[in-house]
Amino acid sequence: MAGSSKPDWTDLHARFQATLRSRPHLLPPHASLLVAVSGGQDSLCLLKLLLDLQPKWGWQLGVAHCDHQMRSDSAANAQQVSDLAGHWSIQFYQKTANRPLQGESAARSWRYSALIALAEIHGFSRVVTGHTKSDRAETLLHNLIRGSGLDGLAALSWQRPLTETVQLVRPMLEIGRSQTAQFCQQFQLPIWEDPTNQDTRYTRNQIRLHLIPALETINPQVQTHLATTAELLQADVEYLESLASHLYTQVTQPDLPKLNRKLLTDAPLSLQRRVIRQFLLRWLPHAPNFAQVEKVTQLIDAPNRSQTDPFPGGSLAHVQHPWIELKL
Ligand SMILES: Nc1ncnc2c1ncn2[C@@H]1O[C@H](COP(=O)(O)OP(=O)(O)OP(=O)(O)O)[C@@H](O)[C@H]1O
Repeated sequence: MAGSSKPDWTDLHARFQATLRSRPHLLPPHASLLVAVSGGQDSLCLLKLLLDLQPKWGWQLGVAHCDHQMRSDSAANAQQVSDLAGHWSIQFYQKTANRPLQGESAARSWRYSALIALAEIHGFSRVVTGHTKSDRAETLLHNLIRGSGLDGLAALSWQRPLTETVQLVRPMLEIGRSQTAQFCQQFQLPIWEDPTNQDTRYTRNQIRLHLIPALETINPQVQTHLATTAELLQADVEYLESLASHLYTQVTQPDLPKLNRKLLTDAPLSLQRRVIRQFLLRWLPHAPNFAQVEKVTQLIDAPNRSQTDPFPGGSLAHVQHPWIELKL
């Protein structure tokens, strides 16, 4: 409307606000938000949405960019994000890896520790990422293919603690990638195209470029359905984990690497596995895999003095009835 200062909200602004209102713990008014911006379409869309809504919600905003030093254009990419933050008068923070990181997984774990460090140093209570409904659908499929079980299918939660004081928040899980692309085009946002996104040597890219389009020929709504499935499973996983945590406290003794199998024997297999997993996570130096959890679960009904093969690092579990003990 000419002469009016009222913002001209698009559908996406309205939709994003509807999400925030229905999930009031995500980004409450006046929260301090460190927005993780890669320079790609999703995080640029996120940043613009937050900037436009900032006067109304009173957030304190900062932008964080992590340069993994993995691509020849990474410094230019970082510079473009820095320029945009400057243009919008938002405080910009950057972390640069000391040397090029090897592989996606190393890059991700370095990035999260960099984001945590920035949030803690500069007093932000939330790190906000641009994960979308499309990422959620792809993560579910990726984990399904890897065989990671129910917990992996409950892909990408809305919020999870990174430390005692910093939360990771993903407020765009109801927005699809085609919508963020359209939004960036509408507002002429300078998207940095990551050339590795087209590289089909990465499973993730194969899923995005080949598998999802193939599934969409069967059902055009597949991304939404997969994301909804992840959402439903999330609640189921939370419920099962809370039951397992309660049982865990009943069958273990604080600070002793043993659990009472007599108290586990009548529990449903699903809870037995979860308790054993929590137990191994507590005591082993590395997260246990499915086979290792299964081996210990089988000890619940095994003859006295049965034992597992050694785990990496040399420890093993054995039965000293009524206990399953870890020899560390
Ligand atoms: N280099 C970066 N600097 C800052 N934030 C980033 C960077 N790369 C990714 N992010 C943040 O993470 C979000 C997800 O990015 P992407 O899907 O590429 O990562 P991913 O490795 O699959 O992440 P995750 O393991 O968290 O799913 C982006 O929308 C952005 O908010």
